[in-house]
Amino acid sequence: MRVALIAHDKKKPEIIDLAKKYRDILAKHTLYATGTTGTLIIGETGLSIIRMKSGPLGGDQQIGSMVADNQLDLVIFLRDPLTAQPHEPDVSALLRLCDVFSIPLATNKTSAEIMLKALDANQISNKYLSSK
Ligand SMILES: O=C(CO)COP(=O)(O)O
Repeated sequence: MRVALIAHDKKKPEIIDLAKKYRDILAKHTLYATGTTGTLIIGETGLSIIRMKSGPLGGDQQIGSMVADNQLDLVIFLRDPLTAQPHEPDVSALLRLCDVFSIPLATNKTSAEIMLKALDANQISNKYLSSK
């Protein structure tokens, strides 16, 4: 499966904890991330991750483009709901595209843990996409 990992700055400690806790599961999949998130996770876990641009510099849009092109199966995006983001339109566009294409999307650590367990149990598929 192809998994995208993204976190806003105040959520980066959470995504690092998540990546450490679920490292063995994540290592079985193809991982993508926005720039800074990817760099931090690679540094902390040694996971192999394909890095896009940093979120505010177009990374969210690159991930959104992958969603639209059926190149992702799961998006974990730990959003900071309490801090205004300069690239809020990009954030909204990515979330919207996940809904347009029925891509599983976790926006907080609890839902992310459920998704990663489902991923490990082979319960995530792109059947919705393939039927379009
Ligand atoms: O801003 C982001 C998501 O909107 C994340 O980008 P970085 O991983 O580059 O910090």
